[in-house]
Amino acid sequence: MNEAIIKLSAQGLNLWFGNKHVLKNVSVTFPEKQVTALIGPSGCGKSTLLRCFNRMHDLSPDARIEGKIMLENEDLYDKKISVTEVRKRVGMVFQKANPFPKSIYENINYGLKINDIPSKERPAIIERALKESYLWEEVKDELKKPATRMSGGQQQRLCIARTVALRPEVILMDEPCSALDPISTRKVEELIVQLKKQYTIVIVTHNMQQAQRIADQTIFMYLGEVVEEGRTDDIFNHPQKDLTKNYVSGHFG
Ligand SMILES: Nc1ncnc2c1ncn2[C@@H]1O[C@H](COP(=O)(O)OP(=O)(O)OP(=O)(O)O)[C@@H](O)[C@H]1O
Repeated sequence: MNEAIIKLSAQGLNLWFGNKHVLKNVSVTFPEKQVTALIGPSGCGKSTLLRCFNRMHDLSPDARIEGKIMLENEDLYDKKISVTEVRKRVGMVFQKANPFPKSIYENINYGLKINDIPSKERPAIIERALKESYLWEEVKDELKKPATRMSGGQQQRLCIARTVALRPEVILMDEPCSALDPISTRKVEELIVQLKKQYTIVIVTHNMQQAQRIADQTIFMYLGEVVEEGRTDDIFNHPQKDLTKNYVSGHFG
């Protein structure tokens, strides 16, 4: 990770919800075209941190943020960058698949439309996104079928297709497999490993095996602070801090 380009970073990030100090002086880096897992016990601030990276807190009136978030050398909170542009460059996949109540095709087409992609270019982009998400073979003959009739795992891969269709630079994933069975989970994990060839990925997970299977780098958080970050193998097998050791060995959390 040392030689890799740093695609995304937070520097001295603090976040409060009202009086509650939820992120405390967080400084982290995310190497380009690698998967970084955010781990830590419930409530330590993983999702809150993830959401800072595509300005999901902009609409929360009680959230106050200090510090910097840089996408390469651009400040994502600079007033000159619109939220729409940030979210195009930094896509997000949520815990529960959330397809629109429309056809499989329209689920991807919609994002292209609102981002002003010319209609003649869209069919090829939709096909590419479905191929990149390992869904094309399963759905190519039923693109008009309502997305809500797909299996949970397929719906989650459709949400990933919707995100990659816009060619983001970073993909944020908030426990994308927590509602999936083991087979669908494996498919999404394989997909994530493929996607990192093109995208920088940050994933929140409670699943320690998952972090070890797919993440190049792991960040362990506790009570709003980063305790330790490093190569996944080091965090799990040679942690520097007792707190990390106790967490990854299942003593709490
Ligand atoms: N919109 C909000 N308003 C007030 N407090 C919030 C809000 N969102 C999160 N919190 C609080 O911030 C803290 C961090 O929550 P967060 O969801 O980021 O933790 P997490 O590590 O992702 O937890 P989990 O693993 O359970 O999802 C928690 O104490 C939570 O109650």
